Amino acid sequence: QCRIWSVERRSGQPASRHRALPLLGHAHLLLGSDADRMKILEAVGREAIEKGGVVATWLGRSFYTTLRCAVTSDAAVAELVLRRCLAKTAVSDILRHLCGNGTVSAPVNIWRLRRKLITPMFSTRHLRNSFATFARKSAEMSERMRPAAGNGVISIAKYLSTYTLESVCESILGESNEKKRDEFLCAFEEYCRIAVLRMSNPLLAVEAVFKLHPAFTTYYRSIRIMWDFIDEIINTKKVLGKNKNVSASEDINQPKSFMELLMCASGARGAGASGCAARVPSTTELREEMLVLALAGGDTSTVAASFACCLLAQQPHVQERLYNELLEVLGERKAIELEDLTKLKYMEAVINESLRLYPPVPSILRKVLKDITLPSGVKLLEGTGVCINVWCLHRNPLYWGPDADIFNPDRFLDNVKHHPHAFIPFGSGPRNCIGYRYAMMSMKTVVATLLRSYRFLPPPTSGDTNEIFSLKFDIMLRDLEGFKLQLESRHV
Ligand code: HEM
Repeated sequence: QCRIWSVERRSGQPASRHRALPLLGHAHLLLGSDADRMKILEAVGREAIEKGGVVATWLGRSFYTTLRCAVTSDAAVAELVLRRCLAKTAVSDILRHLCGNGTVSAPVNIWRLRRKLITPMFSTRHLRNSFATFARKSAEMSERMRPAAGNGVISIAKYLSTYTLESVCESILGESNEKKRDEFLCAFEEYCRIAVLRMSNPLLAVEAVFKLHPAFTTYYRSIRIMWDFIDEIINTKKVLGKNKNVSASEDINQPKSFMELLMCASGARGAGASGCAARVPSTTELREEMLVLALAGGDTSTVAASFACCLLAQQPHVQERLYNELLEVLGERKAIELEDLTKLKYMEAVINESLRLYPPVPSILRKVLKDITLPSGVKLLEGTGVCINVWCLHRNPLYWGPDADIFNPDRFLDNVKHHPHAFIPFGSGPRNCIGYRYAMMSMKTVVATLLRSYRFLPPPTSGDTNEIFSLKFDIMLRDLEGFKLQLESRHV
């Protein structure tokens, strides 16, 4: 214990008042249910606000080292850490079983190359192609939802998850074979379920212990299914690429999935003209990056759009104002066009406010590789993990005022300047979310398409709680109740 306290004295970080157990430290607090984990995230984040921005915790120790973790809800600290600390913590090692050295989990030296490789895929020109997929898939989903309108409570997340994953499969992987896709999606869900178990339980992170767990075989089987699925697409596209003799100018206008864009760097189709990365990615690199994008891009957007729809159901005046904006921009049209998206200013504010109050990634973890002294004099020592508590940062009254917990999209319309790092749902700095424009486009398109045809209503009140959501935190923030609402057709 002495060593731990001396580290705290050296770093100047106040220790968390939450109980630390011998050897385990504060790690035992993470072992409860997903709902308990959310409560702890909030409690420690609020404690950090009270204690000046940073609070010290530790998550176990061995003979040699103590796993220190500084928790912060401060915008200036977040800015510094996200700019200076690009390494991930041991938690992302679990992701490496699936994604290997893919962008999201790679060590810093490999990450730089990988980030460069996938950056061109998120150019404005390529995002236009993705928009076509979003518009078509959201219109299809809206039609599929028709029988649910006026028929009681539904889980909006179930529909949105199909929309998001179908869009990801088509625009990112370029695969529209429904049967194969469903198998991939089942394996994907299995993997996520077990990965969360492993991330939240330090014992299960140890391979030798996990081998004894009943989920061991399913875990590796689902990884295998996903790898085979992606490898088959890669091989098919490689063969097609060799057989196709298209000119570069024809190629430019053809919508391509991200997978094809990455592959066309192989030279078969004029890399320069199509704007692809100049380096030839190997099959392993291709597979890893495709899995990263499916993993990082699927669930996050589903969760974010689900929170936004449920908040609209709870706030009829916001919903009607948004609907009126849609009528103003779209007129008689029901289908959304790309040019509409920039005109939907209130839509942007609603989605931002929803992301502020309910950030799908409520904490960002980084590791300090070289001591950092904060302006307050507090030190982040080499080897310390840093948990940027996005949940509490987004609700910190210092930046958002005394009504920080209230849903008010006008905050993002007023010309009031907020600290640029007080709102970071997509992270920030060199390792921020590469897909944020893709995600915003996807969410705006689907919310606009649904709202054009339906009115969202809250579920009949259950219990006496004032809370809209029962929150849980697994790998992401979610509603325990499954994002329930009711739909009513708009007869227009
Ligand atoms: C609402 C939806 C989304 C949210 C809230 C979100 C949030 C985030 C956050 C907070 C990070 C940074 C993590 C860190 O700093 O350690 C991140 C990273 C990342 N995101 Fe997203 N994301 C979303 C959608 C997407 C989409 C649609 C894609 C791709 C199609 C994507 C791809 C990535 C990738 C590849 C990274 C890793 C970047 C790197 O390490 O360089 N995300 N995301």
